[in-house]
Amino acid sequence: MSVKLTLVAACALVDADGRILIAQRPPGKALAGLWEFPGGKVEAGERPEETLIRELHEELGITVKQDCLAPLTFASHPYETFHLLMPLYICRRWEGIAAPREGQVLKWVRAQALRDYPMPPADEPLIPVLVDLLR
Ligand SMILES: Nc1nc2c([nH]c(=O)n2[C@H]2C[C@H](O)[C@@H](COP(=O)(O)OP(=O)(O)OP(=O)(O)O)O2)c(=O)[nH]1
Ligand SMILES: [Mg+2]
Repeated sequence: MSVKLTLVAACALVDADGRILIAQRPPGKALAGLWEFPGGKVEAGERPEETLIRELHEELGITVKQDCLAPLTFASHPYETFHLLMPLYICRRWEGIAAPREGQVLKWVRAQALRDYPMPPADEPLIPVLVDLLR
């Protein structure tokens, strides 16, 4: 037996009011319709921070500096076909205005309200961490 480990870097962008950005996965993608933290798969040769800087620019059009990415927690979740290992960073400073660049719907929500948005099962344990941090 062997497990396929997939490394995904994700980010909780937190605005001045303490709200968090979530994005709805577009139709056609795996887990379509669920709300997620922006981010994506770490590609060969990339550091996770580089992945996030790249993904946040591709998906949202914002510019993030490595110094503004702080490790917060991580998800470890067995999906059917792979095991997801997903470090979650937090970022409170960036340049530009986050806008949907890949057909996703964006929403800024309070940590307590994350429960109202269905997220992938891997994300469930991350919510209390954000609630504690931003209460
Ligand atoms: N970005 C992100 N991915 C998540 C979260 N929770 C979760 O289970 N995932 C899973 C869904 C996918 O299997 C994987 C990330 O894949 P993705 O489709 O976003 O990857 P990507 O941005 O590199 O996009 P693609 O080029 O592969 O289409 O991690 C989350 O909160 N954010
Ligand atoms: Mg992505």
